[in-house]
Amino acid sequence: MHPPKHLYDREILNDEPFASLFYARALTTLSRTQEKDFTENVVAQLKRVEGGRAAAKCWLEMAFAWRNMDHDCNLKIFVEFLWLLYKEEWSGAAHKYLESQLGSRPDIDTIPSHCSQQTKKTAKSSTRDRSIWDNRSTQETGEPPLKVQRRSHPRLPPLRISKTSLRTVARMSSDISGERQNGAPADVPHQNLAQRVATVAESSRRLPPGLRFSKMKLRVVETSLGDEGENMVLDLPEDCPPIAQASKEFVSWVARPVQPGILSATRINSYTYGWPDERGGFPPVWSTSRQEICETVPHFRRYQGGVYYKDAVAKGYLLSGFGAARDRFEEGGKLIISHGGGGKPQDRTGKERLDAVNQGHGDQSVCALLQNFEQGRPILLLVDDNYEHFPLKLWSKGIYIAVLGFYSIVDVWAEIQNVDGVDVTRILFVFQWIHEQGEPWWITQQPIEDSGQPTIHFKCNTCAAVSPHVYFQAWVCTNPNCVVFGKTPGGGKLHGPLEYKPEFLRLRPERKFPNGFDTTLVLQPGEDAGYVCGFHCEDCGRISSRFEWGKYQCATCEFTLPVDHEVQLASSLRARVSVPGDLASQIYKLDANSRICALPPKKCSKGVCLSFSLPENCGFIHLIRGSGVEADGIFRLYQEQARSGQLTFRRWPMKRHMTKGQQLSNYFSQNTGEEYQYVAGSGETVPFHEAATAVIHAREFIRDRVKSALGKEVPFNEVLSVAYLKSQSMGFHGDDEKGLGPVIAALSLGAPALMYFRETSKHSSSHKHRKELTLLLEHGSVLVMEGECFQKRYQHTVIPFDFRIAATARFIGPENSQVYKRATKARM
Ligand SMILES: O=C(O)CCC(=O)C(=O)O
Repeated sequence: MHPPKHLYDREILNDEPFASLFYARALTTLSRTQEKDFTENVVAQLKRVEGGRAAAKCWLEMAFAWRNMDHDCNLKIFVEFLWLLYKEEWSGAAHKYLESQLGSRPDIDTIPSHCSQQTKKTAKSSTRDRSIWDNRSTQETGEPPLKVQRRSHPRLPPLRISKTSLRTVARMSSDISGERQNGAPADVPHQNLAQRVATVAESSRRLPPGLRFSKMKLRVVETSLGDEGENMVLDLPEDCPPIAQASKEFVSWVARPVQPGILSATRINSYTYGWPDERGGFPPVWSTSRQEICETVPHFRRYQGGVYYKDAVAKGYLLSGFGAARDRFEEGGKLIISHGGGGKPQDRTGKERLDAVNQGHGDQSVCALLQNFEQGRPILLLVDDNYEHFPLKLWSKGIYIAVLGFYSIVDVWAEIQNVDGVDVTRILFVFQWIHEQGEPWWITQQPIEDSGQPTIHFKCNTCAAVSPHVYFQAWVCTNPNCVVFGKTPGGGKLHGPLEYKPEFLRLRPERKFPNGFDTTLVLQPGEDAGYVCGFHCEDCGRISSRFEWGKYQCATCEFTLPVDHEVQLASSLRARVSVPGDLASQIYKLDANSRICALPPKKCSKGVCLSFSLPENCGFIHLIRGSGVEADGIFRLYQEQARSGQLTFRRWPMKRHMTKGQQLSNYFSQNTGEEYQYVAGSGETVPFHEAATAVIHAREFIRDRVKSALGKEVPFNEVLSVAYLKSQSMGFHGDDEKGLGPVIAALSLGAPALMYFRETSKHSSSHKHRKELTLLLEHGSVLVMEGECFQKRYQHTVIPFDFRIAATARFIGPENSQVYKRATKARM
């Protein structure tokens, strides 16, 4: 999105907040009043239009960030900036735009001094980022980005916001800002704030906790308003210790009024951030989809949700949107506070967020994180492009998820937070960077400073639990099960917006990896080879899903690595997997409430057939078991032809899935005969006369077994061959595409697999998701599903124990036959 091209045609401004801006300007010019009145005029006008409150707040921020408005070009940039903020969808983009515009100007020094040095650097050099921004605008609107045009505007009086008007603006800002309203204007004392901070800073005895370097004379050089409060930039004298020199001329502090008469002043981040110099400026490990990460990063294999845990221990944690109010990214990201997943769960469709819920010991991800805390087990942190606290814009490089590194959980506490008007208990975790990894890749410069003071913990007199001293206001018990939870030792409740105690946001003593901890970031081809379907490119850091059977390929720099699959024998595969005892002997298991009935086994010329009848004459399931010797040759042929490329197994994009970015099918497949519109698309279907002989033999084998067991010839005209590597599977689905014949039969080759059947929720609301029948599919067995309404009513899933190939044969009737459709079309 970017402002309309006709932004400067005054007629269109009537229904935009800019109309108010120009109107206020005109009023001010006419009345020749002071800038304070001008500010008030603008705010009053902006507040009158829809969305104007937000715009007014933005305007105030902007007014402070950039005080001189006496330049037409400046005004244009400002108006565009305001437009982007007003639209509210891309506040990050708006700031980026502002930086790039300022950076392109020769008078770069007009960047407000509270913008970091890094920002200036980026603004000066970031032509690449600018073009990304420009392209983005073009893509989103279809219009070319707006070029700077000099139009003749009535000359404005210069806008100068002096420190004396700060108070007025602070009051107006607190009126506008919903968060800080609380019925009354924020507790900004009605005297010169700048003066006040300087006084506080100069006197060590009256210094609030957290304000260091107190003995030095500090001078306030700049004051501005931000979302967090009033930002004070304090000038340090030349003879001050190394920190001031290291961070050039100044150190920034955030001073917040906590109660009337008390200011809390904390150092704001003096780290600088940037993309690494290596790998073409990309992070060490990143991806454009969640699947790529889950397939390759062993510490994060969760397709949904933010916490990946296994055996009740958390292994990976994704920082994403929907943060909680007290989430923080401190000490350059070496100390991160996050709310431990949960909070606002998604509904089953993944589209809507349900009401906020209490987090507690019933929440498995919270329990797992607590285990990590108690056992001192590190956890891998990842960040996605939605996480607002991360200082770099991942999307600007097309990154969806980047791996940060390993952290240790150093503190945990519970507190009540108000989420959408509902009070909920949130469990918050403090993650600290493990220093043995070196410096985080996103920090380009860090302050030289003394190490942080340890957080002080106290024991609660009532419950004896130890709680950290989290809040600036007072220590409270943070055990949600204690009767004085959230209260001070005297039983008092904390009022007003809670502030962190500054020490709490400091790094604790350095953390190390425990002995024997597995620090593998990405699996390499060859390690755990059955599973690795993603490939980490060391040249650019990107993880790409492997989609071809024969090679890994980096989707960014196209580096390729061949994969050589050795031919495997079914007998060796069978020998190395352990099938649960009851299934190994009985082959099937019926749920106690299942309405599927097992029929007496029948001998046929090729083996034994186990049959099951489905309720209400819906159909039958047959499992034809044979010796498997005949199937050995087909299994070998499949592997050899896939290796030589005669048969092109690959993974196809899924038509429906719930994760962001493209998602490929879990397994590799190849379709022969008629086109089959299954869940992962039909891909490059090969006609039977061009098919690999493995497929031809598989179809013959299936026809033969079906005829011997069911006594009928089925004219199968399609075979879907699927190859599953270790840990791959096919999820629940029904083969319910239109025009499929009533008999579907699948040959199993290689490692055994479990097949489950369940009724669709449409047909069984009470037994939803219950697995009614479990079958063991062995090498050489043929599974037949028979019945007109079978697939609409029942779903199946297949979970192999190890490397396995299945060939499923169907009859695709004229209603769904592409050959038939093409022929009919040609006739018309
Ligand atoms: O892997 C199998 O045995 C069956 C595959 C399947 O369910 C299908 O192709 O629809």
